[in-house]
Amino acid sequence: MSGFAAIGECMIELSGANGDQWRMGFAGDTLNTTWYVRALTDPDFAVDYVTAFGDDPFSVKQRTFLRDNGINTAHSPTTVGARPGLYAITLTGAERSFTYWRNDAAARHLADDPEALAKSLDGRQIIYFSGITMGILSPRSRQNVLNAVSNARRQGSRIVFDANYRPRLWENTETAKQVLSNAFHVTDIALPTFPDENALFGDATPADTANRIASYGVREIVVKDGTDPALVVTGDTRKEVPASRAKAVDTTGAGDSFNGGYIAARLANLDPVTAAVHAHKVAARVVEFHGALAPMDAARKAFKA
Ligand SMILES: O=C(O)C(=O)C[C@H](O)[C@H](O)CO
Repeated sequence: MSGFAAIGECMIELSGANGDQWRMGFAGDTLNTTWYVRALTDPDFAVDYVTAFGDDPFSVKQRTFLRDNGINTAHSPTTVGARPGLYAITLTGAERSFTYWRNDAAARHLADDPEALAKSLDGRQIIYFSGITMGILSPRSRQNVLNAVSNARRQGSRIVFDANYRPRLWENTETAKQVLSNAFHVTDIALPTFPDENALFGDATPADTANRIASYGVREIVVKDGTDPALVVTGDTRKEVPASRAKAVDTTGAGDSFNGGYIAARLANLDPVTAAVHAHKVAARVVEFHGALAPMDAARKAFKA
């Protein structure tokens, strides 16, 4: 088992608005985590982003962007006539909110072909996916992802999941709850965010979130909570790990970069609490940049600091 693969949607990102001038980049929760895993692991360690592409000029740029940054795309299909989704970041102070144009995005086809998906995940040490990955898919494709992930898990892959609840992606809250709890049931490391879990499941505290996810059989759980401490739970051990200070300009990608830092630290055999300390450092640096993807160098320096 070796390498990392994440499954999800890479969108066009509009960030850093200066009046009507915007900066175009690429981002998406699972891609953001992939970016930081790439930044923080050895260049020989294979890092793949498993998605589906269109064939317009922006889709071609997406593939080039990933390749130029050391991220491969395994057996991700290309759908003729499809194109990427797009989102724009609006800031209130440093707090971000998003506007999306993604209903017909190419990524919605990422699990149409179960064999290609299985091949993309084959032999990976770590597989990462999120509630956004599940939210954008049809019921049949959601099942294809769950099957692929649980098969890979049986072969020895470790599964990392962040529910990243985005209400707009779901037909109703009951479906979201059902699909996300099914995903937690095949998870080895859960990296949820407390306000998301509170919004969907009504957990009153991060400890409630950890208890609920532990009841699905997950043995390693880190409940993030913005600038409040993260709760790290492994078996019977619980520890709060305070966030690092930042001069935040845009909070987009904070949780995703935490996840990337955490995964990279665990791959380097650091224990969960130490991994959360490093993850916080990465997230604190990332929010000092506009957009979800901070320069890889900046993430590396923060991780080592
Ligand atoms: O909200 C989404 O679907 C995104 O992927 C956009 C952002 O990059 C992501 O939410 C940041 O966590």
